[in-house]
Amino acid sequence: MNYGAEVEVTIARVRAEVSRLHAELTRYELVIWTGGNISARVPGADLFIIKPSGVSYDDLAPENMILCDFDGVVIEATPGSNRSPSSDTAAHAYVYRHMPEVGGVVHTHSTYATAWAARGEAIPCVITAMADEFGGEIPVGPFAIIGDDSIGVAIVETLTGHRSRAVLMQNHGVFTIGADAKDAVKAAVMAEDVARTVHISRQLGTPLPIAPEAIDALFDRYQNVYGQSALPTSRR
Ligand SMILES: O=C(CO)[C@@H](O)[C@H](O)COP(=O)(O)O
Repeated sequence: MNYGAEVEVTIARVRAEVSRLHAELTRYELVIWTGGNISARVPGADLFIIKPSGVSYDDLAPENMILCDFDGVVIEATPGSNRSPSSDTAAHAYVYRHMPEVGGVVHTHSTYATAWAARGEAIPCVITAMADEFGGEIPVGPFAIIGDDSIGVAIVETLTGHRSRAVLMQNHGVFTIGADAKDAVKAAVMAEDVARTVHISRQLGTPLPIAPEAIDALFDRYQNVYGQSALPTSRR
């Protein structure tokens, strides 16, 4: 299969990016062993790149990232196509089909966020970092079976119209979406950070709520003013 020079160059770039970003999941200690996964949309084509299933993070490389269509079907005779794609491929594909603004999807079992998910409780917005990044609580999605598009359906249903780019899938872990894969990785890093802080706050007493107007103002400032104005938030 040849998609033409321009798309082939883009596929190569996305392969390298998805491979490289997996190192961020281990750097921030969001995954252990072969858990978790990242995918990225291929701009300009109905395709995405995702990691192979159950392969050591040390062995992930651009050439073993897997190219899939939006039904989650592996594109034959492309690099990496001899391996099985991530268990969550159908879920990621469902997100790309139904959320055209999403360019990247990340899944982790990061400890504190998954502890909240195991209890089926949304993380309340009680620290400014949450208001900044998520614009409110991090919601909970339902328990969903792994392997088909059930998780994707739940991600889309929970996050559509929600400011949060992270959802805690009940009894499972965290799924995040982003404008691109790096943005989704950032959401996964931040979700774990706030899950830990709010958990510790709960151990110390009762966290104080932030007024909805203040959450709105913080979210607006962080999304539109914070950092270097020449760059979109995902690249700052
Ligand atoms: O929990 C799940 C399945 O949702 C995954 O995180 C696995 O732990 C890793 O699966 P692969 O992406 O390696 O198939």
